[in-house]
Amino acid sequence: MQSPIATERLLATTDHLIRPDQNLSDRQQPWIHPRLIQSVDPIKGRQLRVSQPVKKGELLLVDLPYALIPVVDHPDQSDDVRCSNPACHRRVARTVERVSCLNRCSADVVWCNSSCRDADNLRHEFECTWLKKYANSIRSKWGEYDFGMLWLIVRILASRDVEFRNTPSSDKTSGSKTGSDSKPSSFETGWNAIRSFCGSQDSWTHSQVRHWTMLVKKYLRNSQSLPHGLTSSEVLDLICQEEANSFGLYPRETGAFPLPELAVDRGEQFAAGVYPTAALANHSCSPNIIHKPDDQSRMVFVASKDIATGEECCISYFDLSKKVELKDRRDHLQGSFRFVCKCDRCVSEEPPEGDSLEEELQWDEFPSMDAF
Ligand SMILES: C[S@@+](CC[C@H](N)C(=O)[O-])C[C@H]1O[C@@H](n2cnc3c(N)ncnc32)[C@H](O)[C@@H]1O
Repeated sequence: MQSPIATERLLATTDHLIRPDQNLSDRQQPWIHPRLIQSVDPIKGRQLRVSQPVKKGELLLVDLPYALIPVVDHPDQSDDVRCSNPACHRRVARTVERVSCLNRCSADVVWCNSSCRDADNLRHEFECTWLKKYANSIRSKWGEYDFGMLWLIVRILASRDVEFRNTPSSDKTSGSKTGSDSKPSSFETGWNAIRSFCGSQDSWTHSQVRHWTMLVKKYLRNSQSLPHGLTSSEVLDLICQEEANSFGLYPRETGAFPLPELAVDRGEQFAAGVYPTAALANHSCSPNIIHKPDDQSRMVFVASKDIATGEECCISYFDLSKKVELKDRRDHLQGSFRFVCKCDRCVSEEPPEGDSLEEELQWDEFPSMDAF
């Protein structure tokens, strides 16, 4: 069985797999392994596969967040806040001379230094008034989770705004493409990738639809302080997509399997983000990829097993050491991600059909006599 230290080292020793001309430091484009491809599964939808074998330990993907928010309780006392500048997103410890917004819009918004703040001016301007107006009231009325969901949407819209300003109008529908050393055609980038995310209101209960519709109308309407030009229904769809596709960022990797004898948990969540290419990875309860953010909050995928030609590349959406039994795993995925897990491990652990029918009959109400 793999020890936790061995898995830590797996991520720490992948640098040699990157060719020198693909040096990752300060790279502002995703890096995609040339054998990583996209296809479609009839049950799970889009998926990542390999076109040829990949060895355990190989780096498969380094993806940049389209939008990222910090998730810390007391930003002014935390060492885990990330620089708001998307070109940096490094950890800014409280001992460092971090700078805040001159408008004092939110304590969660910090930059490493004034150069990072200046470089991020255009993007931050989009969210600044909104944060100042609503951050405190949303938090106190609706709680941290709802605030985080709404703020991440605002940051997605801010990135979209910057992208559109930097893209000639004829290119806006096709969006920007990845660099020449990345997969040119099969992987969407930027807003086009976000727009193609899965997720729909059908997976919500009526009360969830009512709740999020109310929040969109109250806080995310197209307005002078949030000029996005989308309808409320389009923003609601975006929230569904965000829910189905966003990543929590933790200091240690997720997805070591089989579970190490001495399982180390992945630590405290410090951010949440959306990643255009990483979001294509489906979940498996016996994944072949481990994932972890690097020091610039880019999402890094590494093969944790040898992967054969055509095999699907899956991550785990949660800490597998916390949920071992089939029912716990499926309940968690259903509750947090709104799908029934159909990974190989879950399917192989499903009770024989007769058993599940018996179980259903115990709980389902018998039809009323009036029906006969
Ligand atoms: C982050 S997206 C992954 C990419 C997605 N398949 C797509 O088409 O864009 C998560 C969604 O993929 C599907 N999915 C992922 N893992 C799955 C699994 N193990 N079993 C069934 N569906 C899965 C679910 O619909 C889920 O909401």
